Amino acid sequence: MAATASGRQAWRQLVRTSCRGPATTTPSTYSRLAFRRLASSTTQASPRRAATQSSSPSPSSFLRQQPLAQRSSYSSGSQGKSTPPRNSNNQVKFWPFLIIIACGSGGYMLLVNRRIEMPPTTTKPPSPAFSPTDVTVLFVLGGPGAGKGTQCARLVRDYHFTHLSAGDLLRAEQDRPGSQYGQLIRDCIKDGAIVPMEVTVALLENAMRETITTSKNKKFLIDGFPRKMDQALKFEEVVCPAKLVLFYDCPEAEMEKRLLERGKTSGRADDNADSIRKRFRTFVETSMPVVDHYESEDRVVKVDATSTPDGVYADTQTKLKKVLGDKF
Ligand SMILES: Nc1ncnc2c1ncn2[C@@H]1O[C@H](COP(=O)(O)OP(=O)(O)O)[C@@H](O)[C@H]1O
Ligand SMILES: O=c1ccn([C@@H]2O[C@H](COP(=O)(O)OP(=O)(O)O)[C@@H](O)[C@H]2O)c(=O)[nH]1
Repeated sequence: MAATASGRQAWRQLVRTSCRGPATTTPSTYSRLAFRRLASSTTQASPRRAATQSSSPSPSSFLRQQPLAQRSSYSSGSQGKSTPPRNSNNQVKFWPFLIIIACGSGGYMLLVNRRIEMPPTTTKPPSPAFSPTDVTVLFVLGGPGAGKGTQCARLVRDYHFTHLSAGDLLRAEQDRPGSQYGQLIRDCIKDGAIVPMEVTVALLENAMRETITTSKNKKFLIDGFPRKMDQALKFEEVVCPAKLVLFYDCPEAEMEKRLLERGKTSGRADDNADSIRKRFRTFVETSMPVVDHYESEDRVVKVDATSTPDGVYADTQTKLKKVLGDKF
């Protein structure tokens, strides 16, 4: 019997020490230490103060002090023969944790099951603002100075397109008083970088909407756009799928010559040798993949841009008629 009792006691002590404190601090040594500290305290805290402190603990200190009180009462009860109270809380204290774990697991399973039962949420992709059966969009691409603007002017004259140059729209936004994108656009243009697509796509959509409302014209040449894959995908997803891409192919040396010439009168911040070099790099690295993408979808009409403006235009007309018919 004695052996069983001391075994139980050893087990409880093991549980207590492993959960709450260093193994060397047994209940009796702990209370002895506490007593010595109290007795030899240089600050001479009055017993009354000590009592007050221990009688009104904070919630956390209450939790910390409770075992100490128990330990003290174990040892003081029978001079070293520490007999824990029969109604020990040590066993009971595990129950709240078990209940919490059980409730938590049950709730989790409930949620998982409900989720499985729920129908999958289908998010429909947004439909474009304009239908391609109603509105015609031709993207006009080519390196800087390839002659996109020059050819667009002729197509507008002969085929009643509305010409929307992404670069012109960005420059207008940059100069608009109060624009929050002014500085961003200015920096991008000077560095030959691409302005974040949200800005350009919004400017284009607004311009298209305004044109359709005011002039009822629904044929658009979108010049110098898309210059990056994200722009291409976004525009076709939310604004309007393009009918085709008109691509003006021109060697860098020719484009550089044209841009430096244009720079003499254009007043553009990017028609200078430094910006031109950066624009060429952006074109090769970022914009050509867009042309390749549309080429893989067989949507590109490629025109050699090295001859005279009229020569290039004649070629443009011939090729467009082949794809779109005589009255495109
Ligand atoms: N086929 C061409 N031959 C010679 N110069 C051209 C030709 N097409 C355009 N240009 C000139 O080259 C410059 C760039 O043309 P532009 O149409 O503004 O190019 P982009 O719009 O592609 O930047 C302009 O000064 C323009 O007059
Ligand atoms: O979709 C576009 C079109 C233009 N740009 C910026 O505008 C500049 C000028 O473009 P634009 O088409 O006017 O000139 P290009 O380089 O074709 O002569 C580019 O270098 C870019 O910095 C841009 O960020 N996104």
